Order: sequence, then structure tokens, then C-alpha cells
Amino acid sequence: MIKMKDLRKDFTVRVKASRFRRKKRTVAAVDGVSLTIDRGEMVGYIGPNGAGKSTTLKMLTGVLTPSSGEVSVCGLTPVPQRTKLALRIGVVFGQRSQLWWDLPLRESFQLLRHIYRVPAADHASRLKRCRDLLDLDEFLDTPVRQLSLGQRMRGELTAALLHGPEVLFLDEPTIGLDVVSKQAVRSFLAELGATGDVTLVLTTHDLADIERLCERLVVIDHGRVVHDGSIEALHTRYGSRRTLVADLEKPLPDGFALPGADLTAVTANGHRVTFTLDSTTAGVAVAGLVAAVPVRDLSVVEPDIEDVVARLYAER
Ligand SMILES: Nc1ncnc2c1ncn2[C@@H]1O[C@H](COP(=O)(O)OP(=O)(O)OP(=O)(O)O)[C@@H](O)[C@H]1O
Repeated sequence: MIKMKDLRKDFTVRVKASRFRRKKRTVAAVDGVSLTIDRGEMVGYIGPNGAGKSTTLKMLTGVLTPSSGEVSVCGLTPVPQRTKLALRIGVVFGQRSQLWWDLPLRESFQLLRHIYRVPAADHASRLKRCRDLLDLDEFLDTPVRQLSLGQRMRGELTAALLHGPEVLFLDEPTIGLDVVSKQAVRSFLAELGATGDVTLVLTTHDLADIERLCERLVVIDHGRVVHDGSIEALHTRYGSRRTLVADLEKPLPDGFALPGADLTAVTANGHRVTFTLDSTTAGVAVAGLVAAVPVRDLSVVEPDIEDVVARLYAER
């Protein structure tokens, strides 16, 4: 569905050389990215600021011409076949709008139907689905300029989907949204992904988006792919470990140890203990603990993806 082979984009920027002189410097925004994304995949494309995410998306959507390498989306070459491609992809750039500022959402959607020449019945059924899943009805007749950011984003997603695209590119779709709107957008995208009809490429700085939606995570830094795989693979690579937190009736006996786990914290006068699970399962660790002391409460905490990704960025 999407193929990139040794894709590059260089920008020429002018930098200050001395008080009166500026010289040209070339910045490789995307520096040899090769990826294949199959139909129905949901891929998170993440990286620190300036890593090259937006530049990649712009090349995939035909906004920017690559400096070198190959790119194809739905079997089309994005820039020369941009008009054809537009009918097959949907794009949401969180910071930019594809809606008409002065028109009510409903009319923007009608205009899009004509622009994309979508049969009325298809348009109506897709709009109905979005209205239901994204709760659009209460603001369908409000001019876009008066919508809140969360409402507008729900409108943007609908606008990107009304022509039935095969691939959806989302650049920071939850940026600036409140918790409730974020959840609404994520649930909607999860539902969309579950149908397997739409391929989704998502850039975000909110890793909860990725955890909720994407099985595959591509991490880019300085224009190069530094990880391509599942979130679990990333945890394995960085040795992230689960932790077991237990509230005890009484402190642990002196010298107590759980094989395969490290005691990493003791608080509340010895009544709360935290073990990091190294080479044991939560079940075995819990059984070992319960056999030693009465346990009031316990929880197993999954490794935090934020920590892993922060470590990955810091390492580079
Ligand atoms: N039009 C441009 N002219 C010159 N340099 C550019 C241009 N667009 C992007 N760059 C540079 O290319 C690099 C990658 O930028 P890009 O916007 O793709 O990063 P990003 O990963 O999307 O970052 P962010 O998370 O901050 O949005 C940066 O160093 C940026 O300054």
C-alpha cells in the first residue's frame, strides 16, 4: 500500500557564518528511509521534534518532492499523480484545516462531496457513521470558526473520510485536545482500524495514541529509522520491566528475596514494597510474596512507553 525506498529530502538553509556573511548548509530532513506498509496496517510514526516526520508525510501525500529515492502510495507516485492520489487518501494535519472557516460543518461536507464526486448514498452512509461515532450532531450547523479545537478535529476526521480513502495520514490528530475529545478521536480511529479497510499512518507526540491504536511503531530520528517493530519489541530492546507493587499487613522479614525480581522500593514503614520483575512472571512473584507475608492489596504495573521512548531519544 505504501512503499518508500531510500527516500531522502534535503533542505538548503542559510546559516550565519560571520557577522556579515551567511552560508548555505544542507539539512537532510529525511535521510534514506525505506519502509513498506501493508493494507490495513496501523502504523505509529514517531520521533523527537525535527526528526523528519512531517517531511515524510508531505512526501507521501504529494506536497513535497523527494530529493531522491522512491515512494509510492496506492501504486501511485505522489507528486506527479497527486490529483489521482487525493481521491484515494485522506489527510489530517492537526495544525491545518481542510474545512471552510465561514461555513457550517454540514455545508463543508456537502462541498467535499461535490469536489470528490462521491455518490450521494455513499456520502450519506459515511457521514451517518461519523456523526454517530464522533457525536457531530450538536455542532453540525455551527460555522467552523466557532468550533472548539476538539469539535473541529472531529470535523476534520470526518472530512478526510467522506470520500472513502484507502489510506489515512494523520499528523498530530490529538494535539491540544482535552481528555474526553482525545478518547473520542482514539476510539473512532480504533473502530476504523478494526475494519481492516483503511491503512493508517499516524504521527504524534502523545504516546497514548500509539499504545491505543498502533501495533507497529516506527521511530525516526535525524531523518533515519531507528526502530521498526511492535511496542513490545521496543520494551524488550530497552529491557523495560514490569513492576509489582504490594501493600503488606506487616513488613517483609529480614533478608527476604524473590527469585528473579529486585526489591526496588520499600515505603510506608515497610508496608508497601515494589519489586521489579526481571526473569520471573507476575504470577510466580505474587505466589512467593503471599507465602511469606499477608498481602492486603497488589498491582502489576506495565512498563511505561514514555520512559522507553525517552531513553531511546536520549541515547542518540
Ligand atoms: N521548508 C523547510 N525548509 C528548511 N528546513 C526545513 C523545512 N521543513 C522542515 N525543515 C527541517 O527539516 C527537519 C525535519 O522537520 P520536520 O518538520 O519533518 O520534523 P518533525 O519530525 O515533523 O518535527 P515536529 O515533531 O517538531 O513536528 C528539521 O530540522 C526542520 O527544521
